[in-house]
Amino acid sequence: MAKPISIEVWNPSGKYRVISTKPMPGSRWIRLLTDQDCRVEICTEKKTILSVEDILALIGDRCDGVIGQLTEDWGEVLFCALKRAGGSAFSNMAVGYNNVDVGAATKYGIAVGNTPGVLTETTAELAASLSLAAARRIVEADQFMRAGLYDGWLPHLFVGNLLKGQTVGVIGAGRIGSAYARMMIEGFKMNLIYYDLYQATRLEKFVTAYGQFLKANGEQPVTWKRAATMEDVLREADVISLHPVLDKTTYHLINKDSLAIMKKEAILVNASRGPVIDEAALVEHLKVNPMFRVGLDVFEDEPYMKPGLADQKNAIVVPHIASASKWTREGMATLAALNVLGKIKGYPIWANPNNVEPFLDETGPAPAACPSIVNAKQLGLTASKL
Ligand SMILES: NC(=O)c1ccc[n+]([C@@H]2O[C@H](COP(=O)([O-])OP(=O)(O)OC[C@H]3O[C@@H](n4cnc5c(N)ncnc54)[C@H](O)[C@@H]3O)[C@@H](O)[C@H]2O)c1
Ligand SMILES: O=C(O)[C@H](O)CO
Repeated sequence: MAKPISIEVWNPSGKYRVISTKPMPGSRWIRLLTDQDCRVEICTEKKTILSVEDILALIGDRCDGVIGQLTEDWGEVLFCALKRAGGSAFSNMAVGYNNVDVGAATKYGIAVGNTPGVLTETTAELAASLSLAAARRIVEADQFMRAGLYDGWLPHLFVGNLLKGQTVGVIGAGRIGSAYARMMIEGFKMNLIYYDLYQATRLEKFVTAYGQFLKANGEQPVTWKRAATMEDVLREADVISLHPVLDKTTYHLINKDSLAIMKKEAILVNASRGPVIDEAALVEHLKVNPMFRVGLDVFEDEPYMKPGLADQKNAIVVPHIASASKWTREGMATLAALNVLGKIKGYPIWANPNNVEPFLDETGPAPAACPSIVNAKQLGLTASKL
């Protein structure tokens, strides 16, 4: 018999049964659900990553909607079980949804929500932090101090890269990639080269205007270039940050061959998804190119790192914390809960998932809409006129 799963229950007499596979930050998301007649069950199991069997046990015989996490495998088995239990809504508490088989959800008529926008700046700030930490060798220097090795200033001690006037390369100039680019350009006066399937018009206009501002103030203007190929970015940029979605076009986008065309002293940052980089090839590259540095928030086989990565001084590694600011994580929980609530209540789909601010305003009621449903079109769900 399956082991019982520990849960915390809010509003036990609520009409709609909504499950969250993890406790989530803040309490507004719980209030938004319980105020609308939902019984909220939060899984409090100590295990970090729930298995499909664990989630099946949580769904049980009756469940209207589930808020899940990017570590879970949301495929045919779970969507079939959710449908059988009378459910119609699922939301990842994440913008990325490569852990979700959207086709399977659609087949069972289940809406799939995600949480765009609220994590854009927070994630970009972490990518910028990794870029700076790598450029100025901050983690190595910190370890050196703590080891008691500092015995006085030296001309060669932890010499790194000056960012000003260098070129920042962005692969995937969507919401987060563009926010990161703006930070590096405005903050450090770097020039931009980017590669995306689509033109990042707003970003281009920003760099042009900022360049004109600098020129008018007697400074060297910053410039931008949209690269025809990703390889052009890899060849030209001094700092490269990866921000595409993970799909079959971006799996191992950075591999042995692409690493080989990057500058020997380049900095590579990844706060998108681990499998965008062939991590074993990266470890080999780091070993033979000591001045090449990486800042990684995500890993190919999370929570594990490929053998040898942790031994590399030229790698900075953090545990998938790019969206980890209080405001963002509470906002992600709110958006995920409202996606599920909105579908259960039959609300329309918010017309602009890039502008989710009205859902995050704690002073007023949340709009009666689902903030972001990725398979809305396939399910024929109507858009909000709000
Ligand atoms: N590390 C974290 O904690 C964290 C936090 C938030 C988001 N993410 C990841 O970042 C991703 C991007 O988020 P976003 O909100 O900026 O999404 P977005 O959709 O706004 O941007 C993704 C961009 O990637 C581009 N793209 C797609 N395929 C490409 C390809 N083959 N080559 C180049 N560009 C390509 C798209 O055109 C789009 O502009 C998410 O899907 C998620 O996986 C990670
Ligand atoms: O996709 C996402 O949202 C992140 O990986 C977690 O914030």
